[in-house]
Amino acid sequence: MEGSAVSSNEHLVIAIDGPSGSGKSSVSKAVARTLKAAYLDTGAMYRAVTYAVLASGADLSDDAAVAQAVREADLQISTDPDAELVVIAGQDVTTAIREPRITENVSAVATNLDARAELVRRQREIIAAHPRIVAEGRDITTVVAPQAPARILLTASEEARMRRRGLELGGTQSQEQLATQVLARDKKDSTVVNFTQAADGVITVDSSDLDFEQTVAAVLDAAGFGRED
Ligand SMILES: Nc1ncnc2c1ncn2[C@@H]1O[C@H](COP(=O)(O)OP(=O)(O)O)[C@@H](O)[C@H]1O
Ligand SMILES: Nc1ccn([C@H]2C[C@H](O)[C@@H](COP(=O)(O)OP(=O)(O)O)O2)c(=O)n1
Repeated sequence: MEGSAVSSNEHLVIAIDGPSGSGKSSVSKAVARTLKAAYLDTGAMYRAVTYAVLASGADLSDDAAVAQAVREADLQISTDPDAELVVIAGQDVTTAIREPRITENVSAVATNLDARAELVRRQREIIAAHPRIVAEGRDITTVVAPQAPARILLTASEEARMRRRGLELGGTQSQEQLATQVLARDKKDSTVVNFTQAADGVITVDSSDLDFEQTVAAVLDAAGFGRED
């Protein structure tokens, strides 16, 4: 880790954005483990507050009610890359936030600008509380932590992203279902944040033709922690 672009006493923030299935969560966790850093899954925060909004009975088409439920959400999230834990109002919702009913409704919350402002505020607090952290999502490089010393856009072709999601779900989903879960959600989400083109100073890592280990190495390299051999 010598010769890194990030000096040792600097607040180490690695910001990673990208579309669904590009490998953000799995690759960011591996990068955090390698660097002995914390890990923040901001997508899990959007999923968790969506769980809270649904539990509150708020009408998803009522922007003010959704924003209010998000501001009131009692959310805790683990930043340990080896211990995934998401808690809403004292209840462990780590598994529940991955269910289709959340995936289908999360964009309604993620496209609410007041809800986003609240989550961006909480995400900045979590990032500030950790001396070393890898944070991933859709707007980390541009909105949440635009001053991060390392900013990366992780991309992959539509085919690769749908194939990976399909494998992850054990081959249970048709091409049409995968397209809805991956491509249609990205389309909705990209109405409020741009995660398809790298902003100035953001390095793009295209993982379409890389395997998992190669992608982790490419992200470490882009963050200034390449192996010196
Ligand atoms: N470079 C890669 N090559 C092959 N599979 C990958 C690669 N990166 C990630 N994966 C796999 O693809 C799936 C989706 O990755 P995930 O990290 O959940 O993506 P995201 O968080 O961007 O939606 C996971 O099963 C993961 O192990
Ligand atoms: N910083 C972020 C992170 C996630 N989101 C939104 C976009 C996604 O539809 C949901 C869920 O994100 P998540 O990363 O879990 O999505 P994937 O299922 O990994 O593709 O949250 C966002 O708008 N901004």
